[in-house]
Amino acid sequence: MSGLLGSIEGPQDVKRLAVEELPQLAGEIRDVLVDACARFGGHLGPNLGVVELTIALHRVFDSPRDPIIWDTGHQSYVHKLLTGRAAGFEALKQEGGLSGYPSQAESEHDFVENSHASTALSYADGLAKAFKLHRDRDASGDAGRTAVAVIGDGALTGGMAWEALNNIAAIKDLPVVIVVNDNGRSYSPTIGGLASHLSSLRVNRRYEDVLEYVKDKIGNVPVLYDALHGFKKGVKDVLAPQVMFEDLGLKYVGPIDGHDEQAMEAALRQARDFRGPVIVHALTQKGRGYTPAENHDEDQFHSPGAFDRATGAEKPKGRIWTNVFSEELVRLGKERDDLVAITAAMLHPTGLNAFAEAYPDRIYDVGIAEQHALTSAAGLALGGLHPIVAVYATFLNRAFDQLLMDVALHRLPVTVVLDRAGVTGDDGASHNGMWDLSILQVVPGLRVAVPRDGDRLTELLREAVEVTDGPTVLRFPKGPVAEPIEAVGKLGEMDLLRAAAAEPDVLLVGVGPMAQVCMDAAVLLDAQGISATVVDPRWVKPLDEALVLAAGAHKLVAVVEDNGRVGGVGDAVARLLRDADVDVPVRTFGIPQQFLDHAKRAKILGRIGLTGQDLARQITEAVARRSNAAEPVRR
Ligand SMILES: Cc1ncc(C[n+]2csc(CCOP(=O)(O)OP(=O)(O)O)c2C)c(N)n1
Ligand SMILES: CC(=O)[C@@H](O)[C@H](O)COP(=O)(O)O
Ligand SMILES: [Mg+2]
Repeated sequence: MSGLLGSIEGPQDVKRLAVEELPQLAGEIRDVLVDACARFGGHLGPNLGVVELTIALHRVFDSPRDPIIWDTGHQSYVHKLLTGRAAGFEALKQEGGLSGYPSQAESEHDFVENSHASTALSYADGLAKAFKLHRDRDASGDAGRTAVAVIGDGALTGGMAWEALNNIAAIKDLPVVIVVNDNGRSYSPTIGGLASHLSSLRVNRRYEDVLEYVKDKIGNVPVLYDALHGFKKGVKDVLAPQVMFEDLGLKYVGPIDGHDEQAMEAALRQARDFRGPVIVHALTQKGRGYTPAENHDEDQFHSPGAFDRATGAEKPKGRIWTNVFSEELVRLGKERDDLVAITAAMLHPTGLNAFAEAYPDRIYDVGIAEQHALTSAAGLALGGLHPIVAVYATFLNRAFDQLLMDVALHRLPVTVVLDRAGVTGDDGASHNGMWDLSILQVVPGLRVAVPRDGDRLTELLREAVEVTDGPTVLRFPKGPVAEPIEAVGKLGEMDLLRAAAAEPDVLLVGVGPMAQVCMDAAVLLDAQGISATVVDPRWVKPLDEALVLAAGAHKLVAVVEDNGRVGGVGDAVARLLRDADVDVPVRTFGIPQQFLDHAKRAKILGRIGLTGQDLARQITEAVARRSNAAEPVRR
């Protein structure tokens, strides 16, 4: 790496630069960001927006003594460049390369690897309480460490952030600095009363009383009244955030131009030296410095795939699962005016944008607030509607209790659509949708469907919205939609995809897109003289009782799912057969219950054995073990 960036091994080198050199450093950083994201895809927009802010942070604070916590972590590329990892951008988000999120294994400067939003302030609260305890016990008078959290305006719409603020504001000498990176957007413009009034939220009652008093005195002299109203609006716009946060007991500094590095440094120094909880409100621009990102009308290059650097044109993704869901929901919306939809700040990525365009009064963007989304959906259902809540599978974890106790307990007709289910890959461990089929097993009255291809997604979505006595869940993976596999018959309500030869050996239960893996394995097993039946349950909860009969006619059952193995569909099948006293061994194939390092989805599926070849090999070995065990011991 040449230029100033090439001389930076860590924050001490950033501090040593002269102020006049900083614009050049910022320019070099933007070049690396655009190049790396053009090659590999990545969170270009968010990172272009925090270049000056991150430089200022590392010149004012002393990372890692003063930990910097990046909420969601997708905007930590600049932080990585300034902490000695510039070379890593040659393999950004690639297997074995630099993670797209903070990584403790990569650097002592990285603390939080979880990409789930709205957590940074809680980490900062805990860290600051620890620093305060050490500081208060230390007689040396050392000012101690400061916890720094950087949170976006989108992440600030998450409830956890306000739980943390409520706690942080209660301790006047808590050594914490919160930088609100306000670019006015999540993917799309950040919504909600809070977000839209972040720059003019609530005005102090006393101020309103004074205005009322003055208005009474001047009566209805129009020109004076208009002037007063203009004055009120102007003051409200400037004072409101300060009033809001200071009403909470937090010192407020801002709003600051987040692209004016020296102004940011001054504000951060003021905050650091305050020695108590401080909010620094930085106004930034997502995609700053790369015209195609700045002008991008959908999400300002929030997380593009690889693109042409010169034009910003993304490489075509082809038809993905999300497209099938998006189109079918629009058709359903025309047939059913009781269908409404909810997004948690991800209108486009979940495909709800088409429904929103078609039915603008039937879409609700609740911000990054999945818990609220589920319970608000319960309210909509109690109000006689049928809500569709579309979230990424991994983010459902956050709203499990709401699904269980606010929706299922009341047997409400809510349909949850989980996109990015299964291995997502290059967004790292916290983005894989590998827990939903396990945690959903324990929800009474909830039904779960897993389509194997686009046609089944259409069918199952239609069946789901017809259910009126409880919640339904549909889940499908990231990326290109699977080629259709037509059934050759039925086993109960399940689709029979392949009938075994007369003497069937193995029953392969393919969950969703894993049906193709089973079909591939069945062909390879034939060559080993092992005949396999392949069935797609379609609805995996509750399981179809026909599975009991089918299993009893085979020597081995193998269940294959793109979910964690523990407590998934495979375990549910084993329990079903055990309860029915069907003595046929069940092998479960899925994602190992581990946090998986980032890599492309296909690479990870290959690494964990979810391929036809691996499945065939493992089943052949299992059949061989059983036949050896059954052979009489030769004397
Ligand atoms: C709990 C949760 N829900 C949804 C997401 C998906 N997501 C990733 S970044 C993002 C927008 C974040 O907006 P903001 O905090 O303003 O950061 P910016 O990208 O604007 O810098 C969302 C919704 C997430 N990471 N976590
Ligand atoms: C950080 C975050 O949660 C999202 O931006 C996510 O990285 C996007 O994932 P997709 O690219 O699969 O939409
Ligand atoms: Mg934002």
